Amino acid sequence: MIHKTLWIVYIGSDDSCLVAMSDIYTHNLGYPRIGEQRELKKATEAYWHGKLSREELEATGQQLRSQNWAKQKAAGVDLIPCNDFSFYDQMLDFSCLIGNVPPRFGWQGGEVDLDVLFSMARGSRGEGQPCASGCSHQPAFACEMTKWFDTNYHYIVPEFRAETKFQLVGDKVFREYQEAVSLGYRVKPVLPGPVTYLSLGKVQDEQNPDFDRFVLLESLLELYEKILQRLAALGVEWVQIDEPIFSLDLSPVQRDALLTAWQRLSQSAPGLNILVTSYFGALQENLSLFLALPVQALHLDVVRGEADLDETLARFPAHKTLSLGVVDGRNIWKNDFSASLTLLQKAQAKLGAARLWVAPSCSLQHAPISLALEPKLDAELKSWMAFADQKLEEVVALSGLLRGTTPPLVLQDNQRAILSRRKSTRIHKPQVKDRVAAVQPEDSQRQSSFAQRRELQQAKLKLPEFPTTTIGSFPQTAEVRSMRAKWKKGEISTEAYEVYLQQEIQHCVAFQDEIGMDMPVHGEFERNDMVEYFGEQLEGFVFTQKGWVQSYGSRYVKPPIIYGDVSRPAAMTVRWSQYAQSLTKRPMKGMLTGPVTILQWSFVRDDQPRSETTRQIALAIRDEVLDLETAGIAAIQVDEPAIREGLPLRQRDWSAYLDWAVESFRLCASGVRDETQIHTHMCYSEFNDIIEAIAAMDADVITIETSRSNMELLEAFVGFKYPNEIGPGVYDIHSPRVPSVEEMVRLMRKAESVIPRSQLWVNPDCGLKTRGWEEVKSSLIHMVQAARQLRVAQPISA
Ligand SMILES: CN1c2c(nc(N)[nH]c2=O)NC[C@@H]1CNc1ccc(C(=O)N[C@@H](CCC(=O)N[C@@H](CCC(=O)N[C@@H](CCC(=O)O)C(=O)O)C(=O)O)C(=O)O)cc1
Ligand SMILES: N[C@@H](CCS)C(=O)O
Ligand SMILES: [Zn+2]
Repeated sequence: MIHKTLWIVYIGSDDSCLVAMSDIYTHNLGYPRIGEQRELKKATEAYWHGKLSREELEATGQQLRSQNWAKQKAAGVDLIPCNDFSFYDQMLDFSCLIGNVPPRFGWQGGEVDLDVLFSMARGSRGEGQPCASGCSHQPAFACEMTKWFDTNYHYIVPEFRAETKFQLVGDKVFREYQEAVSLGYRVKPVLPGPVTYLSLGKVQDEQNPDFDRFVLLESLLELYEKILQRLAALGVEWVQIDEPIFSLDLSPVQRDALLTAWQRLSQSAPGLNILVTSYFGALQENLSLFLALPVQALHLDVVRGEADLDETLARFPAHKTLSLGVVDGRNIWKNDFSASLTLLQKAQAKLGAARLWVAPSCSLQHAPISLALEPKLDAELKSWMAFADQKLEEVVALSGLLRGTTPPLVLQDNQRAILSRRKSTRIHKPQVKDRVAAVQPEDSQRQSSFAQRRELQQAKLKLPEFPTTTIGSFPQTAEVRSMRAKWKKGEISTEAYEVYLQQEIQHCVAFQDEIGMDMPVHGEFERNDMVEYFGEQLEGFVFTQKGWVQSYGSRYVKPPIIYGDVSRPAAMTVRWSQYAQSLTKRPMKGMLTGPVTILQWSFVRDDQPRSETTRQIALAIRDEVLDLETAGIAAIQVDEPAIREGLPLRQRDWSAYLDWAVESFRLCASGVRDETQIHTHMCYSEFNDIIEAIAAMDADVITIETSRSNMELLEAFVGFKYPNEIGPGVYDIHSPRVPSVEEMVRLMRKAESVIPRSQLWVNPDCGLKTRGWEEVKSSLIHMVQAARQLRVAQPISA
């Protein structure tokens, strides 16, 4: 570990008088909050289940924050983030800080209670005692949740309406700052930027559906002023305000808003230094605007936005500090110090050392915590990697190398590891590369048109109108997870584990038969995760034991790491689907994860184009699809929930991505006979902008998430006249709430008013793995009843 002395002097006992005597060389934008042993998940879920008190939950939060600050300080980071901790999501925290709570949650003013915050995230069944802020715990559907840019993290979407009034009702950011200072840390509070906050929110106003949310900018800025003034009064030295929307295509309204906002905020709290960050992509035409922001420091992600560096240096305003994000916060590969030093030296030559900070490219919340937690990881592969803690060491080492305080040996060691990976024979497999090279256009083409396939599929499957199905997973109960954990630890035999899985499948299939689910599934009990499970069985992948990353709220994923050429040594799912099919006469749907999603939710190779890796995965999945068909599975779902998330942030890059993404899906799905029905599934997606590509995937059936948005997401399919079959989700699986029959009928009637009933399926929004059996049973019984009512209802002409 590399240390640099940090001189901090306290003047008096007043914590507003923390004075830093040294320059800042390194900083961090955000640290994973989940805890090395997933303490945050365990505590939050225990609290939700009434097994942990509020005080105990708060204490866990406090411990995690203090451990995280301690680790960052020990790594030698000069300026450490605070308010990057959250019990659920940082955007939701901000909504609660400023009292932006939708009326349906019954919040009566005052500080937004943590229970109200959790209700906003998870929906409320209307149970429980009224809480401190007077919230009545009335039944309320959850706020929407969506992808944070092109990551696998999901944020809670702020809602805006004409009547929205912002008020500074919370004090989390102030409390966490004071907490850190009282523990002796030099921290900078982190907040979402005003224009990012407005832009990533959504108008939810039945009376004023066309309400322009930017009307709220003025009052939002007043609130930011108050926040900044209060931070200044507390003695805050630096505040970090994240405006990642700079990496998107900006509308004129957003540009104006950014100008207005930053001109105003830069003057609001004299003495407070503001760092505005942008990350996740190059700024390109937004760079001038970014460089013109009248703040003290700007952060650029030069991992994804290296193209901006020369122009930035040529035009960087005097007296401003530049933070360069050279260490990739979104991947797990060791930083190439030589390449990073080239960028840093260029910047130092132009700006001087005092105006240059070294940082990760973005918050490290997207990276697993530490390689130290991975004793079983292959030593050679491990020597090529860096997780969050190692990334901070890299940041500090790079800064030291730049300034001559780190021994050159550190650079040599780093270069040895980079070279070892580059030259390794474990990465390249000629037969995999040859197979990809031999792919022909006809390999991505079904034999006949959808209309012809449909007839054959109808004859084979004999499904009623409004066929019912689910998305694949059924509850991953504590028992299922515990049996898998025991099996992995060798505490139970493979035979015992598999007998157990068979029992779960039997129970699941019997339930679906009993309620009359038209196309059952086996329940995915054998899977830890829809990506990790496949990665575990494919060559070219490696796994961590503790490499968890927050996906949303208390739900985490352990992304597999793709280090080499990908191939499938043996069938992966066939025996489970075949077994499930043996239990029912109804057509069992086989369940696979698609190539783009496997790519998108893994840590990927950075030594070849993503398209190349995806094609390799597509061929492996194609073999599985064909094996399922041979085993008698008549409908196969290839999930591609991440296809939208993989879309480049800039529209100009979309068509190149969509070409290879769609082609990869088709490559894995097109080998089957016409009568085999191919399904795909997507959730968390805005479909409007990619509807043509979705149609080009040519899946026979697509199931999508639509319930939380009240079928709004279906609009894209309507406008485009989507030709194939669609299952718009009627059951929000992110909420414990059981939807009523009437509600589901209403949603489907809405769908039927715009899409012919002959094209419609009835299904939940997504898999049921996060739900409990009790709610799932009631909800699915309601869903099947809803389908029955729809079948006898007077058709609506679409
Ligand atoms: C559909 N989604 C997914 C995304 N990304 C993925 N990679 N996978 C997805 O499914 N992105 C978008 C959405 C996000 N949604 C979700 C939904 C649900 C989860 C989730 O449930 N995550 C689980 C972890 C899943 C897992 O890997 N489980 C393992 C390990 C279980 C475990 O904790 N074991 C314990 C021991 C238990 C015992 O002894 O009793 C342990 O290891 O300590 C498994 O099942 O084997 C979660 O718990 O958060 C994620 C994203
Ligand atoms: N088949 C998966 C898809 C999730 S996006 C599931 O049901 O969990
Ligand atoms: Zn899904």
